[in-house]
Amino acid sequence: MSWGAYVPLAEEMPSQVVVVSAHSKTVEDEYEVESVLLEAMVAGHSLSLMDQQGGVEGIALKLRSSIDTGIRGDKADLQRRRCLFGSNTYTEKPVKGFWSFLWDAMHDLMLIILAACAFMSLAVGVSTEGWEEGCYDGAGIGFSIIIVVFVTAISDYQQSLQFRALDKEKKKIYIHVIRESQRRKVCINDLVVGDVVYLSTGDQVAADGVFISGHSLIIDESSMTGESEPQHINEQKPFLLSGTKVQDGFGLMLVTGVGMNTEWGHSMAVLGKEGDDETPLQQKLSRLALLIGLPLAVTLTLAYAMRRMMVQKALVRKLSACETMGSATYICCDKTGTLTTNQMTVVKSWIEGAIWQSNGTTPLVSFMVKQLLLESIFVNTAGDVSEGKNGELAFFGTPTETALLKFGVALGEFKSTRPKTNIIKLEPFNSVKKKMGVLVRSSSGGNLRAHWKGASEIVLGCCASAIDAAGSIVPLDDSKYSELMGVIKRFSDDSLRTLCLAFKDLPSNYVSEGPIPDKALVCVAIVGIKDPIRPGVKDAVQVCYAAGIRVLMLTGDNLNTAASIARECGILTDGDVVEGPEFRKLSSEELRRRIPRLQVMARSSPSDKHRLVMELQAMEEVVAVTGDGTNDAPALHEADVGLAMGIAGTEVAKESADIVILDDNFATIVNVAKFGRSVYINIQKFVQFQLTVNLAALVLNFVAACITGHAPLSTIQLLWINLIMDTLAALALATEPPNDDLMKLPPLGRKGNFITKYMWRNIYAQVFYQLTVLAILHYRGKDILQLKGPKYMEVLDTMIFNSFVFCQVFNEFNAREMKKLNVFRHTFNNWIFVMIVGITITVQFVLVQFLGKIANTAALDLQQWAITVLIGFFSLVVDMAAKLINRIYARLFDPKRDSLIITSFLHHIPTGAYQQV
Ligand SMILES: Nc1ncnc2c1ncn2[C@@H]1O[C@H](COP(=O)(O)OP(=O)(O)OP(=O)(O)O)[C@@H](O)[C@H]1O
Ligand SMILES: [Ca+2]
Repeated sequence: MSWGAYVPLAEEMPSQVVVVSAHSKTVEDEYEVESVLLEAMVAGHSLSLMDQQGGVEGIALKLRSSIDTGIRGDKADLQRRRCLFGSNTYTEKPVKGFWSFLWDAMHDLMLIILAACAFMSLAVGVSTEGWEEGCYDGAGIGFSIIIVVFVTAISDYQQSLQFRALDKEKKKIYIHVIRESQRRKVCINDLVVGDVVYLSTGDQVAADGVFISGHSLIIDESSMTGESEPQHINEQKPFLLSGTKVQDGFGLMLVTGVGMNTEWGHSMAVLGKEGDDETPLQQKLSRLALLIGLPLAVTLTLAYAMRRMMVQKALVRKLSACETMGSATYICCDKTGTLTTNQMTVVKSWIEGAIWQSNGTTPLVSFMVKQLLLESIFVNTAGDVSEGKNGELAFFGTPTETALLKFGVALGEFKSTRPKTNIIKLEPFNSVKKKMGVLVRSSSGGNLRAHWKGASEIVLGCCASAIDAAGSIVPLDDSKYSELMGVIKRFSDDSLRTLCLAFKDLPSNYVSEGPIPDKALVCVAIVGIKDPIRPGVKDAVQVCYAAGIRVLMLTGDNLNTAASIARECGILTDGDVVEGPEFRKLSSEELRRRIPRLQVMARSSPSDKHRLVMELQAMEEVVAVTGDGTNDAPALHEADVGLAMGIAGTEVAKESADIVILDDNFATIVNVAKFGRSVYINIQKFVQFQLTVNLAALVLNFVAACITGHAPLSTIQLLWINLIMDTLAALALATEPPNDDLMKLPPLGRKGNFITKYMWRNIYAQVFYQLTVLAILHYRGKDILQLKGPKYMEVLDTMIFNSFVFCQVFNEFNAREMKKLNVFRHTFNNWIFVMIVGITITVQFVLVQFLGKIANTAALDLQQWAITVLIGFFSLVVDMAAKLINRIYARLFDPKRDSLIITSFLHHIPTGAYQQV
């Protein structure tokens, strides 16, 4: 029944449910059922309530919708529905303001201890020296605390804003609805009560509703009810809950509840879900209070990488995935949609013994075969064609389906085909069976007929005959069979995805019980579908190989098609190709023996993909998996890093993934690996810098205090160096952008040490240099520098302090490159780094020259400044020398030596072991 034709009848109205909107009281604008009642019906799974309302059709009418044509869907209509039944949005938790982050940052144990120190030194200072002179130490410490608290709070606050932005992005999910007889794509937030929604495999059920029609619709309710057994939804069990997922099949649903009026909305209100995810590296390091700035550095680095990755079209759902991706040794990649564009077109076909190419000509086929094909294409499909107001056609469904539909439209009249046939049973496509079938009765009262389509060699294997050049059905004997297998091979060698279409007429006394018959079919056509390779894929694959990351193609497609595309992408070189059925027979040992040579797995099922990932992990590999379909979800979930496609990907795939690739491009995945590596390396850079500062300061003060009873660096100076300079350095080094060289190194895998021998070499060289120079200054400085006057001690200590700080400033440059000599490369690509070095130098200048009382310094003259800066500058030379000596030594003696330097101090932090939180 169409919208316009609907006139509410008074008798139809049940007495207890009349809702009249406050501002529109005309009969026409009324809905005849209350949302409370609909809610109770769905929540209680009450079939009796549903019957009272006249079943799904009755409810649709009362909601001024129709199960055939949907709602009217104009602005006013949508507005009214939202006004009465609510909109499909959820109340969000109130934003945590900056002040609460500030409050949280103050609860750091270390800072509380410092605050106590500040208070005590203030008390002691003031009581012994009076306010004027005695407040500086305490005030200095207090000031340092304030700076650290602010930096921490700002960084946490910014990160929370970023998570909000991500959350918003995550919620941009689109689905198909029928409005005004047209199929339309809308955002799930725009759904209203009364909408008729399409559901297909992998979709999220975005509102509460009731089943209208569909086939083999199976829903995974585990996220809502905790029920792990998938639920079959049909006329007898018609209730669908928001927040659940379509596991298989497809159907139509009438929306009865949206947003906060759904079951999901209620539980959201109770839980107020929040994504608080600390990465394993963070967890490990935060326990390690040795280095104060370290947790901050990790947060900053990850947050920065996350923001930059977003710009490059990768949405990071789990922070830990950044780090892990940096150590990936394998990328298991599905073909369709990742390596290829997923824009499919039928370019070749075999019909009635002839091969047709799509160079403008449509296959000329006999009337009978054409009718058969049209019925097969337009009825045996999960897709749809609809005609817009101006006669333009819109195609819906998976790319494979739409390619076939377009082929069908080119072949002949489509509008008359569908209404004439009556679908009795339908078996939707899935990746395990790799075929789809329907059982139909034509409206002309004919017999039953089964149509099948699917993976060509599988469907052909079910055929007993085929239609020959004369248009007659001939038995599929050995020679005919090998002729058709030859056609499939020819198509797939051209990288085409092949499908076989077949049918079977059933005897007039056939009773439709049990599954749709799929034996002794008649092969009608074989089609070859082109799916062009994405530009840039080949280069990206090469980058992976250069970076020591192996790329495996796991696809549901035919062996030849897969091999041919893999060759074009540069994935298949001289390695092996295996087919799902053969793979399943291999034992674990056999498989592990074969894996190192494996490059392509064809005709794989979801469980094959999953098993391969598990075997790789058992071999200590760090595995990244990419995928778009529901069939990829198990593997995505199992992987160390799961990457789902943002455009072609189903909601189920995205939910199982750690990172969503918004542009579906393989090249973006490689970029993610690059960022992952830079995250890891940036943290290493910071650790190298910080260990140097800490070791040098500690030893300097300790040794000097033991020997002379006088520590050259005062508390405030130590705080400035250890707390503030460190925090700033964390920011400077965390924001180092990745460079292409990162992808020329082998991956870290599971085994790498966090602090490498190169880092220790650099640290030792610097600490040695700094201690030597500062010790000389401390003991012999007075004579060497010919310091005189009553204040010479203060001046000397200030010079030591200033030299020390400048050593760190130059060492911040050293930290940028662990092995290369040129530490200034690309410095100006990172303006934050430059700015922070600038700030550090300025603050140091002000401290020394003007804030002597707080910093316990004496102003230096120009010459003294020059000497101290020069001492700092020499750090660069020392770093270079250490790197050079190392190179010469390595070349002269042992190119493979690797255990000379102590490898772990902070415990080993095995990189790949950071599984998802
Ligand atoms: N709608 C469909 N109906 C019938 N058969 C189909 C349909 N879509 C795909 N096929 C067949 O199933 C095979 C692909 O199966 P599957 O879904 O496992 O792979 P995929 O996810 O599309 O590919 P990849 O794993 O490379 O991303 C195709 O080769 C094709 O022959
Ligand atoms: Ca896929």
